[in-house]
Order: sequence, then structure tokens, then C-alpha cells
Amino acid sequence: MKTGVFYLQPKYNRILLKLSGESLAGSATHGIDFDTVLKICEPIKKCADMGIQVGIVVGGGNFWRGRSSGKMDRTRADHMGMLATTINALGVADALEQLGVQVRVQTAIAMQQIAEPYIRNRAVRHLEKGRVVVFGCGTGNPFFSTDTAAALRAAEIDADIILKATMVDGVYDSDPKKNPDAVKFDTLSFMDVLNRNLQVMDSTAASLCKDNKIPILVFSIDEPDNIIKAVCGESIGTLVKED
Ligand SMILES: Nc1ncnc2c1ncn2[C@@H]1O[C@H](COP(=O)(O)OP(=O)(O)OP(=O)(O)O)[C@@H](O)[C@H]1O
Ligand SMILES: O=c1ccn([C@@H]2O[C@H](COP(=O)(O)O)[C@@H](O)[C@H]2O)c(=O)[nH]1
Repeated sequence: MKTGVFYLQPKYNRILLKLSGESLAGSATHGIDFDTVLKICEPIKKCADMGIQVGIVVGGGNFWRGRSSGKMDRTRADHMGMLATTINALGVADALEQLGVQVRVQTAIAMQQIAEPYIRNRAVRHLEKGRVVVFGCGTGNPFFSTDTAAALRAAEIDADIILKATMVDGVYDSDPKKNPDAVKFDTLSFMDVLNRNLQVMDSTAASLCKDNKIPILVFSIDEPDNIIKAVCGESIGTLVKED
């Protein structure tokens, strides 16, 4: 009988989970719905209980996206976006702590009264001790995205895979929110993502993953237990990897 988490067999030792900022808003369009955050964090706790080392990068789309800021100076707008990702990182950390998970937040831009500064070796040490590490502020640089931050941190901590938990259930041949006839892929190469300009992740993130041979599984966070299915290697979403 395979009902409890302890019967599940994880496929990965160390993962980088990219959580969509938008997903933290629940049924609202903006902000944080903390009950939703708790629901999303339950399977993350199960991962930690299974002994999987978990790093998390959170997006900021529930608050602010620099690229959608209209007339604002882009660099300043991106600074605001990075702060938004940090609000989310703190929300996720709080939910994990309430569930009894040991967690540390590290930010790419120093704000030491609130979180640890990002120090790669320290992050790895936390992971080895079984602590979940939530990375805030993206890469710390404007003109990037949290997908790129996820690729960068995954490369730095030597993660086995990036799990992109997002608002769609995989990668389609065009944006499924705009084209109801869009067709979903089960697997794709990074070259396909780049050549077809598939917008589910930006090209910087796709290139970084390609160069560093880090696969990405894109799946829906609507059903938070998909995180467990993903770490156990069930075929959900779309797997993007080298040919
Ligand atoms: N080819 C495609 N396949 C799947 N989704 C696509 C595609 N092209 C565009 N999208 C859009 O990409 C979105 C997911 O990526 P997006 O960068 O917007 O969010 P995110 O990275 O999950 O995080 P955040 O909400 O924090 O910005 C989907 O909601 C979908 O509408
Ligand atoms: O490295 C980074 C990461 C993010 N930003 C800014 O934050 C927002 C929110 O991130 P999403 O990936 O869009 O969820 C992003 O739009 C940028 O404005 C950044 O500047 N640098």
C-alpha cells in the first residue's frame, strides 16, 4: 500500500524549485494568500522529510514585473521586482517554518536585518544539513528574471534538476492562455525552446540550463502534490533537457 510519503522513492537528491509568484496569490490576482502558500509548502515539507535537499527561487509576478512597468526606468522597476521576490521568499519561509521545516532565506542584494546574504558555500552547507534555502532578490541584477536566477542558483549549488512550478501544466507550441488550440509537449530540447522562442521561460535561463546541462521540468502548481510527483519522476508536465 503506497499511501504515506515514506513509501515514495525520490529520483533526485538536490532540487531547485522555481515557484511562480502568481501562484502565491491563490484565487486573487495580486498579493499573497497565506493559506495557498501553506498548501504549496506542504509537499515541500514532504520533500525535505524524504531527505531531498531543496533550494527555492520564488518569482514576483503576484506583485510586480519590471518588464510590465510602462514608463518607469527599467532598472528601477527591476529593483522593485527583486524586492517583490523577497517579500514572497519571506512568505514561503514563514509557511515552511509553521509546518516545522528548518529554513533559511538568502538574498542576492544584502538586507541583513531581514535575511542572510547569498553565500554559495553557506547555502550548500544549509542544504547538507537538511535546511530548505529560499533565495530572494533573483540574481541581484536588473534585466534578468527569476527563471534565470533559478538556472544560476541550480548551477551554483549543483542541483540535479529545476522544477518550474507555474500557472500552466507544461510547455506548449504557443501560449495556451492566448491560443486554445496550443499543443503541449511531453519533452523538448533547449534548442527547441530557443529556436521556437517558446515564452514559458526566457532565453537567458534556457541558455544557462543548456550550457550547464541542467534539465527543467515545467508543470502546474494548481495541484501542489505535483511537486511530489515531480521529485518521484512521474511523467507530468514538460521535461526540457539536452538532446
Ligand atoms: N509556449 C508556452 N507554453 C506554456 N506557457 C507559455 C508559453 N508561452 C507563454 N506562456 C506563458 O508563460 C507563463 C508562465 O511563465 P511566467 O514567466 O509568466 O510565470 P512564472 O515564471 O511562473 O512566475 P511569475 O508568476 O512569478 O512571473 C504561463 O502562464 C503562460 O501563459
Ligand atoms: O534577477 C532578477 C530577477 C527578477 N528581477 C525583477 O523581478 C521581477 C519579478 O521576477 P519574475 O521572474 O518576473 O517573476 C522581474 O520582472 C524583474 O523586474 C530582476 O530584475 N532580476
